[in-house]
Amino acid sequence: GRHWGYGEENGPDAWHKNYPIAHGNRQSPIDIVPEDTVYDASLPPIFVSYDHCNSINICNNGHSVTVEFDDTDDKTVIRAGPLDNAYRLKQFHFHWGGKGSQGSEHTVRGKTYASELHLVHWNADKYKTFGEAAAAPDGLAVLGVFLEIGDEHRGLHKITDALYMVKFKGRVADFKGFNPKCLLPNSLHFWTYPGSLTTPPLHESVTWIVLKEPIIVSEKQMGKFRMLLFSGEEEESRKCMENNFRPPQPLKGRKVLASFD
Ligand SMILES: NS(=O)(=O)c1ccc(C(=O)NCc2cc(F)ccc2F)cc1
Ligand SMILES: [Zn+2]
Repeated sequence: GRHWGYGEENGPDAWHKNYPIAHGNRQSPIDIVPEDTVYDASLPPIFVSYDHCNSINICNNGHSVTVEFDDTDDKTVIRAGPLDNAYRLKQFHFHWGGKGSQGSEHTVRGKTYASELHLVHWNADKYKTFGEAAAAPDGLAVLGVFLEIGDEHRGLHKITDALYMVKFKGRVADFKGFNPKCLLPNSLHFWTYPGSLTTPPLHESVTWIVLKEPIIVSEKQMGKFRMLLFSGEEEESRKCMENNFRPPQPLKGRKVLASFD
């Protein structure tokens, strides 16, 4: 249909028709080639302050499943690393594949992971609303975490057990008290580069911070994401929500910095 998605007609290769920035100079995701990254010893570690964190709801927006947060004050922020300000957590969501290990958006030397978690933050020091920040070159910071298949992840259970409530596009359900700190790996070593939203409107407003260490989740847990539907309850065509990832985009001369040697 007309609206963008991940299908044959409306997928990533067609997005440029309504969103010409798709062919811009700082598009995301990218393939990260560790040998080509630059270790920057002056890059401080990222500082994740998720302690007074409170999720509000979980939502199927027809493209992914999103957990939203109260971003009316600086309760849940990331700072430091490549960032000059504190960036407030607004939501997190996932991208994933079908069977097998495709599904992540960023890749590492061509390696894809089964899924990728995006924790979306906005620069509330400089901008009044998320929408305003999302249109500014230093407006957003997204923390990317790879998900690899292995043993089950104890923190992910709360999310996969809630997915039945938002099976259909447009469904929203209460989802309070979830702290995404439990979804972070042990190491906060990261790569960082200037990029974009990986879905329309594809705004070039994201400082990407991609963690090197994946978290491990089970195939069973990933399977629960694939029970979600792209389609609404009233639609007759029931399409499983899977392969909702954009492939890597041209680097166009950008430098990828590494926080570790
Ligand atoms: N996959 S990703 O982490 O890169 C990503 C993060 C956030 C959004 C988003 O907020 N879209 C809606 C949206 C965009 C705007 F630019 C302004 C408002 C708004 F709701 C899209 C993609
Ligand atoms: Zn995303």
